[in-house]
Amino acid sequence: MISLNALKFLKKLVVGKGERKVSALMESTLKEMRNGSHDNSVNGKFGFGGGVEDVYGEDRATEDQLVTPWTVSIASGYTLLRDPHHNKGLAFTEKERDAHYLRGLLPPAIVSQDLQERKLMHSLRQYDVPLHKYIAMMDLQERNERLFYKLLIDNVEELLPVVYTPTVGEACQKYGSIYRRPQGLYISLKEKGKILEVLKNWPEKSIQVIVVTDGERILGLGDLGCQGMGIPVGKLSLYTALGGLRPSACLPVTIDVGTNNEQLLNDEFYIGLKQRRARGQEYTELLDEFMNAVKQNYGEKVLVQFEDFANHNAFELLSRYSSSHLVFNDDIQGTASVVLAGLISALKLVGGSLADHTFLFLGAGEAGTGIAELIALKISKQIKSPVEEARKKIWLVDSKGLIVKSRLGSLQHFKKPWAHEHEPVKELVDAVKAIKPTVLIGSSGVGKTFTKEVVEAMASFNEKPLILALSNPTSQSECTAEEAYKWSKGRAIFASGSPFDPVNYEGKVFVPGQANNAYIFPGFGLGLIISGAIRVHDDMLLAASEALAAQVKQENYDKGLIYPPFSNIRKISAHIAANVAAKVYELGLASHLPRPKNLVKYAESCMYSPVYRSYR
Ligand SMILES: O=C([O-])CC(=O)C(=O)O
Ligand SMILES: [Mg+2]
Repeated sequence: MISLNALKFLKKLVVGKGERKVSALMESTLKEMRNGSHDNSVNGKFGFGGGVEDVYGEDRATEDQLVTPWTVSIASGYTLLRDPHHNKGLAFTEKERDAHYLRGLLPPAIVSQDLQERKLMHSLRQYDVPLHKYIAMMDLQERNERLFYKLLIDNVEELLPVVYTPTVGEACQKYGSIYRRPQGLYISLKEKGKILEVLKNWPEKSIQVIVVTDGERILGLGDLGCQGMGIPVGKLSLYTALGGLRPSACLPVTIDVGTNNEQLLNDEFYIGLKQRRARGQEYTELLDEFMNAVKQNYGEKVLVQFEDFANHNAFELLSRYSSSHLVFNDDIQGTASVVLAGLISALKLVGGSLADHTFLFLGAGEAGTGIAELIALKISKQIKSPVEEARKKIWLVDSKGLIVKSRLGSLQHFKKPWAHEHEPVKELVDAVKAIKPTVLIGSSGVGKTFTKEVVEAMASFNEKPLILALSNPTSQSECTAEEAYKWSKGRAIFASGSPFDPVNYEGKVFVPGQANNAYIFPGFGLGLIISGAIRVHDDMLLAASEALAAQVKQENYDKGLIYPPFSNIRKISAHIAANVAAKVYELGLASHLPRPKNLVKYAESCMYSPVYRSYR
């Protein structure tokens, strides 16, 4: 059997410098490899590996790629500088400049990746407007992918708010105006009947994670239609930076079935279909075709993460595909897992067990009911009683008031389990006074709803009220960190979905935590992928929560934090991945056998590194 290196050498000989078709000789060799012992892990373990590569190799020239229906282009010279996957800018060495026809195309200076990083961080810090920083980062991603990830990984606390929440929200609102190049696949109603072909147009073939949205509920900003693309792009950047998945294994997808956002429909710069949203059968058929095409094209181990769908579709899609595909809804399950981790960790500060607490939610959509359900599952396991019993400690308020038995007839199905016996209560503040929760969680997507009166009420019967303002972006946060500390006279334990700066209250500095699913999904996905999971199970979410909570250190608690800092996120993700993978193996849902002994070490060894490679 011919080795892969020999094959790459052959390919160089055959294909040469230009843009040519892959030869029949190579086709047959590849066929032989596919039928023989070759395991498709071209770059080592599941394609994560590292080392010295020739410019044609790395994680692009997989055998799959060589049999695409279109021409394989090989980068060299000017094309190499224009290829973001391989471009190193001024970091190309003298030898590389000679070997790859770069002489004269670059100024003479040769700089290290570290110096490039310092220069870029310096120029990013000159921008005052967050959206300008976002655009600069997107430009970098389009120009030099490894440098983009190096910046993001090394400066995660500074750059997360730039490429992700909250700035990504504004980017989506203005996506039509700032659109430069496609960063993911757009699948609209026009592609109905052709989705498999559309998937084949994407240049990367070994996809491991897809993040898909239909743009109907982008953060707490509502229906942004096709411009929701910023969300899958941002989430997948985090999959790589925080969870260590290869960028080429990540596919952002936006399903465009129209938008009901009048402003966008009347906006000449809008990039999506100018029609109202398709519903019912037309919608279902498109999603069905997409999910089937995904399985057909990438196999059953590709993870599909649903993101920012409106409630009605989010629950429906998750239940429809969870028994046939590897699917995960970040807003229902990822948010639930991160909040549960925060609660487990907060017990060290507030005392008692989960079952000793009373929970009140404002918001009974995907996030609210998802979190409530996972808390109930955890409590039911702890007190060894049915989940129905555990639910009694959890109360939800929606736009019509407290969810109570007398409303059962008119409630959507996902709210029904939370209808407890109680007289009707309309306002949140009255619900707080009546239920006397120890934990208040905001997940309604509506900002400024935790008023002074609400926070004061929480502080009147709790020594340390636990207040989580989860809605995103910052404009939709139920209250600010400063308000929570001020109105509770410095007693609240506070975390929020979007980041807030530390607050100085009467001489003491309080550091708010960020209860954002970004802590969970990258490590969770990594755990599924390294174990070759074929289905997601709720126990895996619990495993992720426990792993995250275990990463909070005394020095974090001392500052009032219930989450570890993001600066350690890669290590945290490895622990989450290991705990999730362990559960996948335990449940018999793993397809990568045998189980590695040390799963943390294994997860770490699988992670993508953004350090430049040497090109022969
Ligand atoms: O994107 C985020 O920051 C968290 C999230 O999933 C959402 O708010 O929908
Ligand atoms: Mg989301």
